[in-house]
Amino acid sequence: MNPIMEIQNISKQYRGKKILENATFSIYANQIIAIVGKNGAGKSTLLKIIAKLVDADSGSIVKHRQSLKIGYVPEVTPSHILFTPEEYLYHMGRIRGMTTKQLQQKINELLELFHLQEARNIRIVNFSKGMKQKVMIMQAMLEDTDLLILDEPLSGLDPKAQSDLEETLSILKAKGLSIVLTCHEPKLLQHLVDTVLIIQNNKVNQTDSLHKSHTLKNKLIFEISSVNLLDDMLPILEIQQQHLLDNGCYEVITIIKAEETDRVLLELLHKKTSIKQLIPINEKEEQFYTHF
Ligand SMILES: Nc1ncnc2c1ncn2[C@@H]1O[C@H](COP(=O)(O)OP(=O)(O)OP(=O)(O)O)[C@@H](O)[C@H]1O
Repeated sequence: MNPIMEIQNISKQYRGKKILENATFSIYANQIIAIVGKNGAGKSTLLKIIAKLVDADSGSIVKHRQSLKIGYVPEVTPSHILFTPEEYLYHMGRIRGMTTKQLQQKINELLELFHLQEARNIRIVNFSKGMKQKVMIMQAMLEDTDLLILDEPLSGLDPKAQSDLEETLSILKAKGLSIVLTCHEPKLLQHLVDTVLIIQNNKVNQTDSLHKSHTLKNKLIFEISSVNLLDDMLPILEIQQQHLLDNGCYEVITIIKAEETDRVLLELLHKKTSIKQLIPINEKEEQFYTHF
């Protein structure tokens, strides 16, 4: 996997107060990174340093592509924009030196990508919060952006708008963009992100690898005549619960590694168990919840 940017030993203080200490991580192509942490942990500060809006006190940021284009969307969405999205994006593009021709094509592409064609002539002031958030992301993507930096993109959105935006972000990732975002409620991101960085005590720690296949597990629920029959399988079964049913059998809830699943199922069938449910779970989700 190719890093597009490396953040190396970034430290930052505000008025003598340590905010970030030796933050080091890489951003890869096609990767969505979530930065999580308590209020005031330094999430926005780290985003602004990556976006080059704030200077770090020490450390460096290495871009692996000379022409790497970064789009930044701040946490606060302006709410009283009297322009339509088309007018707003046109003006924002002109300020950045884009030509009318470039903008016409790009704005059409973006309106389609974000499913806002029908709202193209409606004033932004009348949009829902989710639609306004989309317009802010669109303006960050006017130039062919490689890396999108989003500060709390899901905050204040209702569940429908959140899942709509999550879907759009997955499409952007599929189109090749990398996204770094912050989030207060990591649960919201469980289906979206590849990597979670947690800021705790000024340190940035990675809690998940990019190799998802190693983190997958399954929850398996089955019925067996006697739990003693499972003795030889205990090294590969993580038994969470077992209880006696009215029919004299035991219902057992276990967690197993994805790569062991076929072997476990085969052995259980030989022991005449009745398989009730096999549910894929992702360790990444468990990691999210244990930190908050
Ligand atoms: N320009 C600034 N000058 C002085 N202190 C600042 C400045 N910007 C941020 N801080 C302080 O740095 C700390 C980290 O702020 P930051 O906004 O990065 O945290 P955060 O994790 O994004 O918080 P939240 O989740 O509440 O948005 C806070 O104590 C904040 O008050």
